[in-house]
Amino acid sequence: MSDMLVVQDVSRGFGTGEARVEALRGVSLTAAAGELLAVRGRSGSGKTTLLNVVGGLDRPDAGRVVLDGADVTAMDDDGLLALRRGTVSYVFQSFGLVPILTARENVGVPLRLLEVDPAEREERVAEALEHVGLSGHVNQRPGELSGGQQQRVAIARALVARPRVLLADEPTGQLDSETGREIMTLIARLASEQRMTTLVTTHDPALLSIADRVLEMADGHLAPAAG
Ligand SMILES: Nc1ncnc2c1ncn2[C@@H]1O[C@H](COP(=O)(O)OP(=O)(O)OP(=O)(O)O)[C@@H](O)[C@H]1O
Repeated sequence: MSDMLVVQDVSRGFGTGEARVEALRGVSLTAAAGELLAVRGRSGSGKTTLLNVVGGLDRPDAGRVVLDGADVTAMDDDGLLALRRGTVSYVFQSFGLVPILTARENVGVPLRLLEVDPAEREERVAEALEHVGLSGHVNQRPGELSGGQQQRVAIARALVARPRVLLADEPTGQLDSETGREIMTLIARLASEQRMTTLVTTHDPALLSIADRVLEMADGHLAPAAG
């Protein structure tokens, strides 16, 4: 099976002189379609930087990222924009929903950007909200939903454009442990059903058992987690 995601010897640093921080130091990794990888590591070890480089939100100083056969590191800004609208989706710790839009409208945003026609859009939005168990809350705004429900909306929004790769940065960080476990289980189920390659960063040891593989980031280096 060919790899959906290939990260080859990627380095990324910030700042200059004494303030220079090497966030990624020669990181390599491959993941197959449908694989769920968890990345753990202390605060500041480089996890977010890795997700940003993989998703084309940031460019590495050296190395290569290949997603679904396309070299992300060689893309111009238009290519990266298309990548972020189609191939890759993000879920953030802070949900990132638009407060004045309802759940249905929030989930519809990626399809509006892709100029999907309204009838198909409505259908796909309803389906995505149903997948995350929120069919009864489509007209509520984020402020009227619990944290777990807001994260479900964010997951529906991330999946509605049918990405090949899902990047989730501490998706359970603002949730209690029970809700966090539900959200991780949901991500794992959807990743498997939709054969999405999924990279999740988390500090929560209880959540790591759901992943196919656990990797450990330490001081900019990535390695299989011990134990
Ligand atoms: N835009 C930036 N400018 C300067 N330094 C940065 C920037 N982004 C990240 N860094 C530094 O790079 C290192 C890695 O940061 P990163 O956010 O990737 O860590 P992390 O493992 O995701 O941490 P956390 O678990 O706290 O989110 C840190 O030392 C951080 O201060």
